[in-house]
Amino acid sequence: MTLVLRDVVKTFAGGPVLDGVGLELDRGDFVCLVGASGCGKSTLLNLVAGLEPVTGGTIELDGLPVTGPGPERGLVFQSGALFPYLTVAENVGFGLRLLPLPAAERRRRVEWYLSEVGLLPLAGALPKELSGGQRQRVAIARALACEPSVLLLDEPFGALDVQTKEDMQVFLHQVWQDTGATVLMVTHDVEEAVLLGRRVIVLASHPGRVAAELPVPLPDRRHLALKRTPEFLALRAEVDDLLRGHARGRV
Ligand SMILES: Nc1ncnc2c1ncn2[C@@H]1O[C@H](COP(=O)(O)OP(=O)(O)OP(=O)(O)O)[C@@H](O)[C@H]1O
Repeated sequence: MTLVLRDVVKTFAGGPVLDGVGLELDRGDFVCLVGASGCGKSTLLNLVAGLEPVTGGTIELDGLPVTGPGPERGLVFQSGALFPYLTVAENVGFGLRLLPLPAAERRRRVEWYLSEVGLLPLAGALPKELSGGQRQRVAIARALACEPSVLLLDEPFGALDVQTKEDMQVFLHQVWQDTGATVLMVTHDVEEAVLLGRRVIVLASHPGRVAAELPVPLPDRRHLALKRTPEFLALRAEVDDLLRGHARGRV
């Protein structure tokens, strides 16, 4: 599934937030969006998710305009936003209730995605019994269970400690390879963006627009040791410089 944004504009009462954003994701792509706080990253993701209408321009999935949320787009927020009174398995199965699937297929998917995220033994637990990383795994499994062709992630690991975050980065990379989903991920973390993205998009602020797009020519199988390689460090520095340059008004 290809996702194409053309000249996207979003204006709130306070003024324009995004102005003329263009972006194209091919099937199986992994694109990370970085940018200063308030530049409109989450707004852009919400537009793609169909939670907000665009003010101008178009967003198309396989040539069809996005006019609202749909099961082909799975969304994961920083907080995970699990239903506290539902078990892990019920949380994962929640979105499936809206799909015309036989009960046996629903059960199969809940089991399959819980095992993909390594949480089958905790199927009957409540969210409060889980660690932060486990909760994010459930949120990702819940999004994956609908088998979306596009996974939209808004700072999914932003609230986790460094160690858990690294585990989750490796995990997400594996899920991406296993499922072939197209991923659009918002992150504050430049290291994370370079480690996971095939491309990193730098958004400029006031109003938000694409300031730069960097391909990440690292091997497709990413692992944490890559972070210490000269290629990785150079890419990371390049994105840092773009962000800093922008903050000084040079981009
Ligand atoms: N529903 C809304 N109504 C009015 N203004 C909004 C709304 N949503 C976002 N904004 C404004 O749009 C701007 C961009 O917000 P957004 O959350 O998209 O930025 P961001 O880049 O994701 O920020 P951060 O990195 O801090 O999460 C902000 O000034 C915010 O106040």
